[in-house]
Amino acid sequence: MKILNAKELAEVDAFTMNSQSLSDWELMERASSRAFLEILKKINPEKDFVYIFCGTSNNGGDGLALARMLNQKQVKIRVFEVAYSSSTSKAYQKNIKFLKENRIQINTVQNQNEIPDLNPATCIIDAIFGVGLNRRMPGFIQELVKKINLTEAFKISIDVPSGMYLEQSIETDEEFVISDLCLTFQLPKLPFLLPETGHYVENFKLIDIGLSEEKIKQTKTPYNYITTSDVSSILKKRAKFSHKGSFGNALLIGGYEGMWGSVIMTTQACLRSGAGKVYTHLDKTGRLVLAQHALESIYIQNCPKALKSNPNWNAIGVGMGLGLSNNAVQLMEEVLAHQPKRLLLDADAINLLSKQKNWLKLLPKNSVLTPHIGELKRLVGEWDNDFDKLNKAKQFCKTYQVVLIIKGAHTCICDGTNFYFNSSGNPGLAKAGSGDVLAGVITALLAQNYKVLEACQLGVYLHGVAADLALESFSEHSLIATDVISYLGKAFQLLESKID
Ligand SMILES: NC(=O)C1=CN([C@@H]2O[C@H](COP(=O)(O)OP(=O)(O)OC[C@H]3O[C@@H](n4cnc5c(N)ncnc54)[C@H](OP(=O)(O)O)[C@@H]3O)[C@@H](O)[C@H]2O)[C@@H](O)CC1
Ligand SMILES: Nc1ncnc2c1ncn2[C@@H]1O[C@H](COP(=O)(O)OP(=O)(O)O)[C@@H](O)[C@H]1O
Ligand SMILES: [K+]
Repeated sequence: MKILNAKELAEVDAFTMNSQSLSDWELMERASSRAFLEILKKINPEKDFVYIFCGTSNNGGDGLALARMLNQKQVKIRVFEVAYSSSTSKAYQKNIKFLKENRIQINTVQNQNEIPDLNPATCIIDAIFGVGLNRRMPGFIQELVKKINLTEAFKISIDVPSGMYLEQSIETDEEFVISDLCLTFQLPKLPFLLPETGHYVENFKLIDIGLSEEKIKQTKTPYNYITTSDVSSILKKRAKFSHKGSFGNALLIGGYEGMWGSVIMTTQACLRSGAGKVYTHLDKTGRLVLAQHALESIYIQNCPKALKSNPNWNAIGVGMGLGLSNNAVQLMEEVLAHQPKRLLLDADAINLLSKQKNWLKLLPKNSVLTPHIGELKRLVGEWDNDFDKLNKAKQFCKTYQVVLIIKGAHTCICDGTNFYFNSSGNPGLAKAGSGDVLAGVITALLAQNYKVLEACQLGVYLHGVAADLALESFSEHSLIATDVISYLGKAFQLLESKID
């Protein structure tokens, strides 16, 4: 699924109206009536008192249409025109006319003194600015938003929380609506997926308004959102006459300094993700634990020898609980000298790279690095804001010709040109060990010869889906990494059921 900016969305809207012979009011009516159905699920039409704040452009037009629909349902409402401009859109004017015909009072707010008492409201609909905000909101709207945020009312933002920009960060002294629910039209918006702003839009719902799929497909954007339909086409059926040699040899290296568990979980996840043969090198003190927890894997005692004697590892995953000792440094040197076809670097492998930046040039092309935010900082340096972070990540990928998987909620994959944000997963994953599992899933997919970017998208998505499915038995509090491994099978089943 694509993530578009305001200009691209306006082009898609225009194309849709043209190709479906719709006026802008009709498209707005479609959008508002679908948002209305969602609002009805959240309010008590008999009891709630709904305040609707409408800007003077199309987002405000949506708000006015919602006011009419709520009024028709006999919901108690108050409508406020937040008059930031005297020029209004045509669809907006038509909706104003309808409200007047229905004798619905429209209150105007155009300065700080006109901000109403919000205490009576039990629900507030925020339709002040949508995707079109392109500069700081006027001072009186900042004050209004501040007040909205202070109320106990349930807050629903239409399309975008007012005050949030699609492609730039918000200054610390700027306000934006912190809503309980954001009903966003058709496609997700970039700030919802970035931690600084996304933290305030935890609950967004995509409302399908029938925008032209053809036009969306044609629109070029670096930003993408990974959904089931994007990845189900990537997963390959296992051929009837295939054998273990068809699915690659994966070598996993880590598990020192008492951190055997790390690489053993990677091993289990790799075994559960389809690799033909999984070999594991860890500190020899952990070999019996490996044997107990991953009977199907093959223990490699002498890693340098294994690297030298076999030039044909299909994929190598290194770093999970590797530590930063001299031994770890030596192992990394051996791996880099081996120049594996497919290489994934996680955890301490990334920390070692950050210490020895001259190694970056030695990384085989298309190596996959899976840093969490702390590890990313060590690699690319500090950033000013999330947009700067994306730029730095992109530059890093371009310079070293690698793929970065920036882990967290809505994990982001960057290949130096495009970004892919994950839609699956939950905060139950925010525990040590989850990343080791992800490394195992992706290394298995790399070993099976999936294209690097496809292996990353598929792996990240499956890992999140497994965690989501695991919530049927566990809670976000109780979920642990090994539970995620045990649900990988169900996650694969879900995608396998979609292969034609
Ligand atoms: N047919 C459609 O397209 C559909 C659209 N839909 C809805 O419309 C929304 C997009 O509509 P929109 O483009 O009118 O943008 P919106 O955010 O309402 O207003 C921004 C306007 O304000 C202005 N402006 C910007 N910043 C400002 C500032 N700080 N202070 C003062 N003014 C400022 C800026 O104009 P400018 O002054 O820059 O010329 C711009 O005109 C979308 O989010 C969705 O809710 C749906 O109904 C589906 C069908
Ligand atoms: N709040 C969250 N929502 C969804 N996924 C999360 C969240 N927090 C962490 N994750 C996922 O959990 C994993 C954590 O990896 P990492 O921090 O490297 O842990 P470790 O290396 O200790 O196993 C990543 O895949 C990340 O995307
Ligand atoms: K809004």
